[in-house]
Amino acid sequence: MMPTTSATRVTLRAEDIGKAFMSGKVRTPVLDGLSLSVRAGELTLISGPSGCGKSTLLAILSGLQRVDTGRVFALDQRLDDLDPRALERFRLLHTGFVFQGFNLFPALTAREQVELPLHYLGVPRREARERAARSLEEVGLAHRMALRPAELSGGEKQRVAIARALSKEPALLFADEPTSALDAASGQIVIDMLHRIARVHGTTVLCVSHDPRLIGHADRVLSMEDGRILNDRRETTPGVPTEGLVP
Ligand SMILES: Nc1ncnc2c1ncn2[C@@H]1O[C@H](COP(=O)(O)OP(=O)(O)OP(=O)(O)O)[C@@H](O)[C@H]1O
Repeated sequence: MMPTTSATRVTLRAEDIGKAFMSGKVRTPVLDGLSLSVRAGELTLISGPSGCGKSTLLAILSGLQRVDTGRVFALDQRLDDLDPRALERFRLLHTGFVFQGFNLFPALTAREQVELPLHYLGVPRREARERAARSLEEVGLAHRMALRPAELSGGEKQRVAIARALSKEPALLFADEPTSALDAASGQIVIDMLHRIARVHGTTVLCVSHDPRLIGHADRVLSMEDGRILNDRRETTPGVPTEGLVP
C-alpha cells in the first residue's frame, strides 16, 4: 500500500518506463525499464554523467514528454494516458519548473516575472501582486523586486525563477541543472533554498544535476547511468532550518 502521511507520501511514480529517440532510422534508447518513487517534503536529486537520461526522466515525470512504454503517475493521476490538454492543465495547476538558463523575460521586472504565471492561473491582479511579493521575500529578494534580469546576478536570477515557481504553490517542483550556470556560493544558496522549500511547504522537489557538489544537500540521491538507476541512497546531513528561506 502507498504511504499517505504528508512526510512520506509518494507523489511521483514511474513503473517500468522506456523511452527512445529516433534520428532518421537510428533509434537511441535513453530509458530502459526504469522504475522509481519520489516522496513529498523531500529534495530528491538525480545525479549521473552527461547523456545518461536525467533530463529525459525529469521531462517524463513532469508531463513534458511521453513515455514509449510503462506508466507514470503524479499526485495519483496517471499521466501517460492523459490527452494533451489535460496534461497541460495538470502542469499549469500542479507543477513548477526551474531551469539552468533561468528563462526570464528581459523586459519584465522580478515582480512581473513572478506575477505572470499567476495571471495565467486566473489569480486577480492585486492578489497576484501580493503573492509575487511574498514569494520574492521568501527567496530573499524583497529589495530587488523592481529590477530587470540585466540588473541581477546569476544567483539572483535563479532565485527569481524559484520565486516564480513557488508563487503558484505547486505540489511538484522540478529543477533541471539549476546550479550549473552559477558559481559555487550562489549554487549552494539555490540548492539549499530548494531543500528548504521541500521542508517548509511539503513540496516534492525533484532536481537533476551532474554537479557532485549538490549531493550532500539533498535528502535522497538517485544515481543514474545509461538510462537506469544504479543506486538509491538517503543522505544523513543535519536538517535544514525551516524557519525562513532567506539564507
Ligand atoms: N529530443 C531528442 N531527440 C533526440 N535525442 C535526444 C533528445 N533528447 C535527448 N536525446 C538524447 O538522449 C540522451 C539522454 O539525454 P538527456 O538530456 O536526458 O541526458 P542528461 O543525463 O540529462 O544529460 P546532460 O547532463 O548532458 O543534460 C542523449 O544521448 C541525448 O542526445
